[in-house]
Amino acid sequence: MMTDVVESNGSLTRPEAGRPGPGAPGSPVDGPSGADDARPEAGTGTPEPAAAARIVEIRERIDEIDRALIELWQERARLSQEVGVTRMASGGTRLVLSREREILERFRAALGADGTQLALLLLRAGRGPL
Ligand SMILES: C=C(O[C@@H]1C=C(C(=O)O)C=C[C@H]1O)C(=O)O
Repeated sequence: MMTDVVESNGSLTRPEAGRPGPGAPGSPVDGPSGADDARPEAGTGTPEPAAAARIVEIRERIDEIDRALIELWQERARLSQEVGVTRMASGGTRLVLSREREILERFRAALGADGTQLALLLLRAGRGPL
């Protein structure tokens, strides 16, 4: 479970005071040599070269997935905003709570409690400022 705190500017901070951050040289979460190291295992969190190579490979796919998620997130928000504008311009409501409940239930059924939280964030992104 992630315990990082999200600041209002969206960046992450560690709640434990007086401890080095995750990227700090000497931090146990980044190893004793820090991230700016030319060895293949640098920054992977393991000293074992074969494991490090596999981690680097997996991270390439993770980065692709993250890029796709960000694009889909932004597309969904644009579409949701367009629905809201279209509906209001035609005399309708900005939101339809029965539809939002369906979406919340879809995400909860697929992903559990985290799915509910994710769906709440998705719905918020589509609303823009209320
Ligand atoms: C996009 C719509 O409008 C609003 C936004 C929703 C969403 O982001 O999924 C769902 C319901 C509405 O409150 C819609 O009605 O489909």
